[in-house]
Amino acid sequence: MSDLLDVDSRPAPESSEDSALAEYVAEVCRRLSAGLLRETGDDLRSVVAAEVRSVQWALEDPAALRDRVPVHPPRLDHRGRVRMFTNPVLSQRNPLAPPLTHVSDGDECEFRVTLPLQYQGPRNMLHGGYVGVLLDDVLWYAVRHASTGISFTRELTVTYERPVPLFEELRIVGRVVEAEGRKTFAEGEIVAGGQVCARATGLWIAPKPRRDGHGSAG
Ligand SMILES: CCCCC/C=C\C/C=C\C/C=C\C/C=C\CCCC(=O)SCCNC(=O)CCNC(=O)[C@H](O)C(C)(C)COP(=O)(O)OP(=O)(O)OC[C@H]1O[C@@H](n2cnc3c(N)ncnc32)[C@H](O)[C@@H]1OP(=O)(O)O
Repeated sequence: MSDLLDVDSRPAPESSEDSALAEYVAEVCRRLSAGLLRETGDDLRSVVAAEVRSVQWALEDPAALRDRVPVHPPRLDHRGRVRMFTNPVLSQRNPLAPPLTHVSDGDECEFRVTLPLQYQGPRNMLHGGYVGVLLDDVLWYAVRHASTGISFTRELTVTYERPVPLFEELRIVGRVVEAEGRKTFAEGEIVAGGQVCARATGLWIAPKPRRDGHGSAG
């Protein structure tokens, strides 16, 4: 969906099968994480054994993942090095990432996700720090889409209006409010069941241009 990910069009020195394997193992790690928090005793042992078998199966039979197309195949940077998409919110091969579906870019940027147990703070509710992570990421994408360079989060204010639920689909939305020189102001919200649960406003600043005329990030 996002052309932010298309950092280079040259072929990556990793086969499509390798990328698919990495994304598959990340998926197994996520299931394992949920299992570790959910199960005890014999059920825990069964979950661990089943997921270990899943990884063994994929390693022993290269054809096993034949039908999987990697969501984020690796890209190369301008020096020809692999540029891995590691984002802890969106990356398919980072087990820390849920990962979210990137629904739209443009005037409004939107992610969707249903979060499992490993993101729990209070019972059945999303941890407040992760509420901030989601909003930071979606607002950053809105800012990135509206500007030519890379900006960094300088300020983020989160208002927790009601608990953000686990186990149901969330809409995470961000938009730019105002741009002024190196500064871009953005706002957004997390919506569950049609209700706004949390809002954020923030400021993103593009680093000062370096003396050689290039920005210091991106
Ligand atoms: C994160 C980008 C990585 C690169 C990505 C590359 C490729 C993209 C591909 C995939 C990307 C995938 C994922 C990325 C997704 C999400 C990332 C989420 C975003 C983050 O997670 S990012 C990490 C956390 N973030 C930081 O780690 C920043 C640490 N920080 C700094 O690095 C500096 O802080 C900096 C550089 C931000 C600014 O430094 P600076 O020295 O240039 O700033 P300075 O003080 O000069 O202020 C400039 C003007 O802003 C005014 N100003 C200041 N504060 C204000 C306020 N509160 N209200 C109103 N105005 C204010 C001043 O008054 C002045 O205004 P004026 O110019 O008019 O005088």
